[in-house]
Amino acid sequence: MVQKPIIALDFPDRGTAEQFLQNFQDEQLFVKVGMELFYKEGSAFINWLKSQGHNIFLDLKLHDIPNTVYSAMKVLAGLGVDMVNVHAAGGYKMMELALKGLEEGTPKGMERPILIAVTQLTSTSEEQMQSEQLIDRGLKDSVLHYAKLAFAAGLDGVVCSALEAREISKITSQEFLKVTPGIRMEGDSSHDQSRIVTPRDARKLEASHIVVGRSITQAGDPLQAYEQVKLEWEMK
Ligand SMILES: O=C(O)c1cc(=O)[nH]c(=O)n1[C@@H]1O[C@H](COP(=O)(O)O)[C@@H](O)[C@H]1O
Repeated sequence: MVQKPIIALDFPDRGTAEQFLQNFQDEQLFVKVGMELFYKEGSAFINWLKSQGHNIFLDLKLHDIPNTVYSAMKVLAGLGVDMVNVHAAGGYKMMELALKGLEEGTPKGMERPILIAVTQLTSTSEEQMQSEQLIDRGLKDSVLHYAKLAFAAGLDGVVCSALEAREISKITSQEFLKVTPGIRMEGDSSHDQSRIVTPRDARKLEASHIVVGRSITQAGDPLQAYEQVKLEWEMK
């Protein structure tokens, strides 16, 4: 089944986010709540989104020592969101304990949130990775390495660019999720993203999910922009 495009609700507060969501009336969406909105509004906003029937990716990109991430995940598991993430750079042990925390923290009768790991951010270019992270390899090698590590730690998938999705499937499994931000419609500004792909190409490249922010949230007509993204994404 093709997954709905995930809309990144990168808004400063609940009022602005709710105003944006009014464009979609009763449509059930898959939305992403990131640091800005969560730090401002906390779990009350998550509960409201759930009450509206939306699926939620809580994007807090945890990256800390294994025990801290374990304890934080135990708490996040109680929020009832569908997906959460960590940075793969936190390491194998951290990812393993993140999963354990989620498993232990998920209330009885609820499903454990999907856990994915960010490989290399889609804003990172190969040149930047090599000079700033001192990784003396190609960017794809680093992404594939992190994907293998996340797979071995038992995670459900990774965040990567669609450009890397097919190769990740080959070295992990077809079912291992490839959640891909850095999505732009033809001709859109790339803003701060480096590795960008259109919805149509993301599908061809075997991404399992696309995450779309500004191409929808900053469009003159967000509903029309969403429908356009969805159409391209669902077309094979
Ligand atoms: O984990 C993420 O969601 C994420 C990882 C990544 O590598 N790149 C990336 O852009 N994101 C998020 O995806 C969204 C992309 O937004 P736009 O660039 O506006 O489409 C933002 O909310 C980012 O925080």
